[in-house]
Amino acid sequence: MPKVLVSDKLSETAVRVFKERGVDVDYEPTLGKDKEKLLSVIGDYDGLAVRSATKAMAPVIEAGKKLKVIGRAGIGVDNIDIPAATAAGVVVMNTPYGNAITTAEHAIAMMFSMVRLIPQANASTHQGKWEKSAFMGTEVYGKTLGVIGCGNIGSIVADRAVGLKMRVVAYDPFLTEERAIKLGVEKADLDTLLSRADIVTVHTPLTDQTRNILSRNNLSKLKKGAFVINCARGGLLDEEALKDMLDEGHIAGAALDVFETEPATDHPLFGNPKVVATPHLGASTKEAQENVAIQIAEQMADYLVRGAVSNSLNSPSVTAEEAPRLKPFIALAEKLGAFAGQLTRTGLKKIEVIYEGDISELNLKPLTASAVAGVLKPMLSEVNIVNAPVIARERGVSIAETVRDDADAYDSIIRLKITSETQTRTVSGTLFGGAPRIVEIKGVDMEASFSPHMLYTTNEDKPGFIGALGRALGEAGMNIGTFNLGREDSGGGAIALVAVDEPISDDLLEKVRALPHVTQATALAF
Ligand SMILES: NC(=O)C1=CN([C@@H]2O[C@H](COP(=O)(O)OP(=O)(O)OC[C@H]3O[C@@H](n4cnc5c(N)ncnc54)[C@H](O)[C@@H]3O)[C@@H](O)[C@H]2O)C=CC1
Ligand SMILES: O=C(O)C(=O)COP(=O)(O)O
Repeated sequence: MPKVLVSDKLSETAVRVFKERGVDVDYEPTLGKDKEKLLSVIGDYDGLAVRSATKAMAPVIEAGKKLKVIGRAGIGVDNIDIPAATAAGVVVMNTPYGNAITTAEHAIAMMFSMVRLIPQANASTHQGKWEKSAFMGTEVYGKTLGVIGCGNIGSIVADRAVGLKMRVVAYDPFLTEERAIKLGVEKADLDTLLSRADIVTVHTPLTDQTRNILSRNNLSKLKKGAFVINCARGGLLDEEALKDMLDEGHIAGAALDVFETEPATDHPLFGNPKVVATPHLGASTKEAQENVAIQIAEQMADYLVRGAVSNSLNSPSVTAEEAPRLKPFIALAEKLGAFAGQLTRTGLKKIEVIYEGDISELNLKPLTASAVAGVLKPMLSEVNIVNAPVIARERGVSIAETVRDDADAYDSIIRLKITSETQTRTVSGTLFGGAPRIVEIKGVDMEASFSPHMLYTTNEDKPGFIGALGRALGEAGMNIGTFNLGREDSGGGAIALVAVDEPISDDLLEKVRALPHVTQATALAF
């Protein structure tokens, strides 16, 4: 049974969902904060479920020798090293919608708290002071809200702001004009947004492109007296510049849910009467936490138990319905790849996967990735469906996918065409009774199933070869399971694919190579 570690404070409903779906689970909601402990235990787990407190960076991924999936019960994945996970073949998934409404509501709550000074007034009133004139606020009606990043959360914030009769200007390179019109927002470039906004709210992910998007320079482009909200990520905003501009009075107030360093227990902005702060509470409602915990547990269990992939940031999607249909084809693609990979000795240049017949209706991305993984596996140790396309690309191997509707004699065929520095090789296969079967090698028809140990030979089609090969195997005490032959023309090139019961020794291979008419002999393992 696969085993998952929950290392952050997810709703405990996740534990029930994992168990119901056949996954063993250790619930250790504070373990993720202890880096050393996490490193020492992660090797036991197939999956790691986190929120934002656990830093699933390269050392953790490297120590997770059995790790297959990291699940983020939430949206932001800046606490997960996705390139390192991809390189290690670990699927990374998140729950892109589960806490979006809650986070947008927090941004709106922060906006009102900030412009009406509610936390400050609350503290003062609880102290028995009645400072009615100390807390003069600002009305949002008719004001302009600048939304930087108008994706799931930004769109919900915009929608709520439109409901409050605010004008909304949005900057997002991926926001289409149609979507902007539908949302009732005006699309603008960043400079225009900054010059027009009374209140700016940022909702982009933290990436190399967005880091410091609210830089000192950009903050200085705001109108005097503007307000700033950050409920997305620390690091999007220059905190030092914000402090200076609050002190100078250029910025009237700020509402911050997130900080460059978290947990933030000591910060130059703490105690500033113009700042409203919360400890990364954007996603913290009962509803959102139930949503994301259930969803991530379902997704991770579906992957670990059934091979379904959803909401992955580094692997092609496979629905739970597709997974069982794809499974035998994934095995076929990988075995064909393994066959070709074991025969490719010189620089690999291109892998082309051709799908013919009914199979072309299926989700082909995972099949192509499996074929590529199969090809690369004999050359590299840790390669799988997740990292294979990236590894191939890094090594300058191009990947092509071709689809043809008709498939000659078979309902579905996968043809693999491998181009190396010296030659192009093809191998094709189909499913027979659900099991992978080779039907063509180098243009020669063949009928062979895969076995753990196989001998592949090419030879000139001359009398006596089959007997000589059988004798050589017999003399080595090698039991033959199946013996499959194919040839181009009588007397031309021929192929033998022999399933044997044990691994083929180098010694035996040399003997086979020395037989008359043999042009090549290779031991294959599947
Ligand atoms: N405070 C909290 O507790 C929470 C914070 N978040 C943060 O909110 C972020 C956004 O979440 P979603 O809206 O769900 O993500 P999303 O992916 O739906 O939207 C992000 C938007 O930002 C845009 N974007 C990317 N680069 C940009 C750039 N350079 N300039 C302008 N726009 C850019 C994208 O085109 C996209 O539309 C998350 O990545 C996460 O960091 C999310 C949930 C809770
Ligand atoms: O989903 C996100 O991106 C969040 O920032 C929420 O973080 P949390 O799960 O509350 O640690």
